[in-house]
Amino acid sequence: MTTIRVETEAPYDVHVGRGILVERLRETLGDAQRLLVVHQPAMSRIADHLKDALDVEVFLAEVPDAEAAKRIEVAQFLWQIMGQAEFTRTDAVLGLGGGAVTDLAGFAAATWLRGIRVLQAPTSVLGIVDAAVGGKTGINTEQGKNLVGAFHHPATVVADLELVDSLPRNELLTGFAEIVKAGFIADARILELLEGSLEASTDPTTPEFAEVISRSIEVKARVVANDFREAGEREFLNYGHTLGHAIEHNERYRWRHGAAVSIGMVFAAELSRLAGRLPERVVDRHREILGSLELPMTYPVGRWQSLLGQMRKDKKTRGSMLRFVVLDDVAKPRILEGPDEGLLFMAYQSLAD
Ligand SMILES: NC(=O)c1ccc[n+]([C@@H]2O[C@H](COP(=O)([O-])OP(=O)(O)OC[C@H]3O[C@@H](n4cnc5c(N)ncnc54)[C@H](O)[C@@H]3O)[C@@H](O)[C@H]2O)c1
Ligand SMILES: O=C(O)C(=O)C[C@@H](O)[C@H](O)[C@H](O)COP(=O)(O)O
Ligand SMILES: [Zn+2]
Repeated sequence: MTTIRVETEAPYDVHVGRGILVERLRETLGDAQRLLVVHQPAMSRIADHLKDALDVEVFLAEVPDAEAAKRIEVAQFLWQIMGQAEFTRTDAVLGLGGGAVTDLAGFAAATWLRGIRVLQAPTSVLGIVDAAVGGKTGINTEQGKNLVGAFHHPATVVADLELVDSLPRNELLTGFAEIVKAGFIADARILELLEGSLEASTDPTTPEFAEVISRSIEVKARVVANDFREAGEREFLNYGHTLGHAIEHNERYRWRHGAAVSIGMVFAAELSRLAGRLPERVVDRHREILGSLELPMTYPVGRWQSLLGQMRKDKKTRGSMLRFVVLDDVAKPRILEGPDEGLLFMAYQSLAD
């Protein structure tokens, strides 16, 4: 088992290993009497097992799959269960599933009684390396992605790789978009591993996979420890997300987050190049790595105006000034403020298929 400590004002551990779920949850639950297990349909067998395996009263909440879970109606369903079961401030919530569930469970915990503990058990690659770590929780609204939420530290993160065995290959690969992001913004070794041994790096049984996972968690842990509430460097974790979130909204949340972020990173890299910051070879490197992971990198030109409108709702926007995470080089992220609309459109045109 590997353990990575997240040194925030309320420090916690991220455990990654096989067969570790029950023991690690027990360790963290302490004096909790009740636990709400929020899970995706794919995790119903494991959720059932937790009912017998844990020494607390377990309430199960199966929620709709993927982004359909990140809605106010589903949060309300969770509040209702906690209200009926009289959850107190010593009780806890567990997010068991991909990033959509860890975001929702975290949000329910952050808002119930103004904040009870959340334990996160991510079961997708994306959830393990990114969503379950760092305490950003939230849901979507009609107007956009993650527009409502709270910062709320998890009490622990337990990534049991036995649960990841059932993750379909295409879901595993979309999770790699956030690993590539961690590589480009902070850790060139991740990119080298993907370039040098893609097959091994994406095979959950290998040391290469273990290394890209733990390096990505370490990037996230370092950044959120320095800037939990996103007053500065945490914005760099949003590389590729300004356009990515707009695409997710445009696709009515039927796309996977990682797929949209992949296109968003190519856009951000092209914007960095056009702004005179990033050498062309680093932009090419984006396309080579994301292409090798079978991630999308193109989008229809005709959608520009609606995407631009959507990007204005991004949380990095200040007043009417759009702000983008760009790169000066690998591991040298910067914020580009208020770029000219012509420049943005040129970057977008390079995504045409
Ligand atoms: N809070 C954060 O910091 C943060 C960071 C990155 C992403 N996110 C959010 O995370 C979400 C994306 O996460 P995701 O890609 O995990 O999507 P997801 O939660 O929708 O999971 C993707 C699919 O994989 C299935 N799945 C998950 N684990 C499985 C398993 N072990 N076996 C079989 N099927 C399994 C799910 O049921 C779903 O169908 C987005 O909503 C995104 O906004 C949040
Ligand atoms: O943890 C962060 O900070 C991130 O930006 C990580 C992103 O990968 C993640 O998708 C996050 O949910 C985006 O947050 P948002 O603030 O842009 O909604
Ligand atoms: Zn993301």
